[in-house]
Amino acid sequence: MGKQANLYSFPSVDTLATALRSYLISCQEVGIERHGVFKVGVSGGSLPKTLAQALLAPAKDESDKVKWESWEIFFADERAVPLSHKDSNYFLLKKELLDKIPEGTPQPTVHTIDESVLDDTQELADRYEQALVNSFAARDSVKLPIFDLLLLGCGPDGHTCSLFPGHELLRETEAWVSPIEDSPKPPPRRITLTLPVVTHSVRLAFVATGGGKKEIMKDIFEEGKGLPCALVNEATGERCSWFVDNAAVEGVSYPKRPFSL
Ligand SMILES: O=C1O[C@H](COP(=O)(O)O)[C@@H](O)[C@H](O)[C@H]1O
Repeated sequence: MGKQANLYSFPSVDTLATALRSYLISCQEVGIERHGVFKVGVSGGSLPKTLAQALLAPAKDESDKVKWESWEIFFADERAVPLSHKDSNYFLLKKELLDKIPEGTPQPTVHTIDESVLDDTQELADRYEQALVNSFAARDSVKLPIFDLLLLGCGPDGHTCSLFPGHELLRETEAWVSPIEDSPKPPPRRITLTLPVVTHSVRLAFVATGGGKKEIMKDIFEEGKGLPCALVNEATGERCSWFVDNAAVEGVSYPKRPFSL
């Protein structure tokens, strides 16, 4: 039980966002304490909107402040499209969150893909991996980059990042970042953090909301079925926390915990 992923369920997205804010601030402080920065990997999809709701809310007090200047943001996955394209995860995060950080506030560092190599997804992945090497390995000499936090989404098929059910990429053990040319969800050409990188993160938070997720949540939490989200749960246990609304876990028989830090 103690080793299992934490499932936190909230009556509304508003209450979820408030709890997520506390969790993020706690992860931020641990990261800054550990190495002076907060290294976080962010997903696209429905996540950036809820993330923005959590982070753009006014701080309750000094201890609740988002220290944007210490945030180093990477993408858990990205689509091989220009950064100004509506399908770009960067574009989405910028629109929902980054553009709304109040003027005059120190800005986070954001690591985007290299748009000059969009035609070659292997090169795109290699260059993003190099950005990770520059940021993590040069400092820590680590075999894998260890994020302070990964913020993940859960697709209705159980995918996370661009790691899809049954895809050969789930068996990747060497690369930190891999290309994918046949994503079942459009657009097909993408790059993604690999499973070993995902599961080595200090902490991981999934955000899943809405009744459209309840069937896949049952599969993930009751049966696993080798789904990418379930593989992450199994590999990370209590380092992994799910922030969901009640609609997303209606009928899911898995112990929900009261949220606490
Ligand atoms: O394609 C993607 O989908 C997943 C899940 O998206 P959601 O809209 O169901 O939350 C997302 O986490 C990933 O970053 C994105 O590229």
